This record gives sequence, C-alpha cells and structure tokens, in this order.
Amino acid sequence: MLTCYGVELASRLFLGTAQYPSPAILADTVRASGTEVVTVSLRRETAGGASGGRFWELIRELGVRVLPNTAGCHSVKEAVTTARMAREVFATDWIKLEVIGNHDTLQPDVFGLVESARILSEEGFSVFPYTTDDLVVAERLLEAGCKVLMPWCAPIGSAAGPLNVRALRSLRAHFPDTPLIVDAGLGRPSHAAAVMELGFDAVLLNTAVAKAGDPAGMAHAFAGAVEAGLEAYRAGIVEPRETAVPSTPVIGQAVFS
Ligand SMILES: CC(=O)[C@@H](O)[C@H](O)COP(=O)(O)O
Repeated sequence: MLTCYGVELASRLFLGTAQYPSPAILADTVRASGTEVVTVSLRRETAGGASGGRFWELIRELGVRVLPNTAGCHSVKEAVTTARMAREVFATDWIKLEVIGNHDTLQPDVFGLVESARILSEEGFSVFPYTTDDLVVAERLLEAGCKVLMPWCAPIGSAAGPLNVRALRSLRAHFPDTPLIVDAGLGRPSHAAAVMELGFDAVLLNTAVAKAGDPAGMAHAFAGAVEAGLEAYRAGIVEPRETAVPSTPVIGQAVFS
C-alpha cells in the first residue's frame, strides 16, 4: 500500500482527466486503469468538454478520489487562489500544486512552487508539488511542509520518458521515506515500469493514455507496467555489468567419446 497524507492507496497509478475524446471514454479508462486517484483541473476543460455538475457526477460514480490541480497557474497568487477555490469546489485538502515558469517547456517555477507550498501547507492543505528532479528544490519543498513529492521525468505532454535517470535515482536515494510520484512526461508503459524499477512509489500520467488510440487499453497496459516495475524493484534487480559473467557455471570438463 502507498500512503499519501494518511490515505492508503492500493493502486500506484494516478490519472489525469484532460483531453479524452468523451466522458464515456474517460470513465472506461479510469475503470480499466484501476486507479484510485484522478487529478482534475479547476481551470481547464476536462474530458470531451464535460464540465461542472456533469463531470462531478461522473467522478462520483467512478468512486475515485479527486486530486485537484492548479494547472495553468503561472504565479504564486494564481496558484494559491486556485487551490483555495479547489478546496471549496472539490471538498478536499489535497492539491496538486503546479506553478509553471516557462511556456515552452512547462517547467515548474520552483521558487514560486516552494513559496506557494509553504503558504498552502500552513493553511492545512496536503500539497503534492509538481517539481523538477532537483535535489535542493526537493529539500526546500519538504521544509515547506510537503509530505509527498512529484518530480517530472520529462516535460508535460512530451511523452519522452525518463530523461535524467541519475537525478531520479539521486532523489530516491536521498528521500527513502518520502512518497515520490513521477509526474509528467511518461509516454509508454515501459517508461512507467522503468521509474518504478528505480524505486519510485507511483506515477501520474495523462497524455499517453488520453491521446492513445484506445485510452482504456493503454491505461490497462500502464497499470500492468506499474505493477511489474514495483514487483521487480522489490525482488531486487541485478545491476548491469561491464563484462560478461557466465550464467551457467561450468564444473569440470565434458567428456566426449
Ligand atoms: C494532468 C496533469 O496534471 C498533467 O499536468 C500531468 O503533469 C501529466 O503530464 P503528462 O500529460 O505528460 O502525462
């Protein structure tokens, strides 16, 4: 079980709700993924334009927990205000905090992120900060009150997969007891398996599933990959070597007559 802010989760796959062709496909996808947490933007359109009451009703029917997000916010003021509104609308203290600093890369403004995280943590929010893979920023976020970190592995929507495995490894090594959820940039199930094999606790993704030819099928594939990666990490992965090592030890010599 993964525990985030005191809530136990069996599924290690968090899903975004944007860009699906229709609300029905979103619903099928959420079910196929087995996810227990979906992230919802207060500011952006959700599946197929479903909005307001209709969208809320759909989420309720699916029985999943909502992680509201501040997607589209570019300043501390915007992010904090959006988080406060999300708390009212979705009746939860959970917030996926995004403060975007660059239009091209959608890279987080880590200074604004830390400041917003501090304000919101002091107000009792359970903050899930969307951050880079920078170690020092991660430390500052923990000092600001975050109990979970969400480092990217590549820019949002890029589907590029883990770009800096060393940095991800380093984060895992430095924060062994903090739930680390890779958020953004995963493009295919093997990417999800790869970060879970590094010991990450969960993944959050949207584009790779919502934009797939068959979103429900892709979500199911991601769910399997996340489980496989987790199981492999727990089982103890053999590290790569520079030289060959015979996998079959030879005792004595074969005798041919
Ligand atoms: C939906 C959401 O929160 C995104 O901002 C998130 O970061 C997912 O990124 P991908 O679309 O790259 O999976």
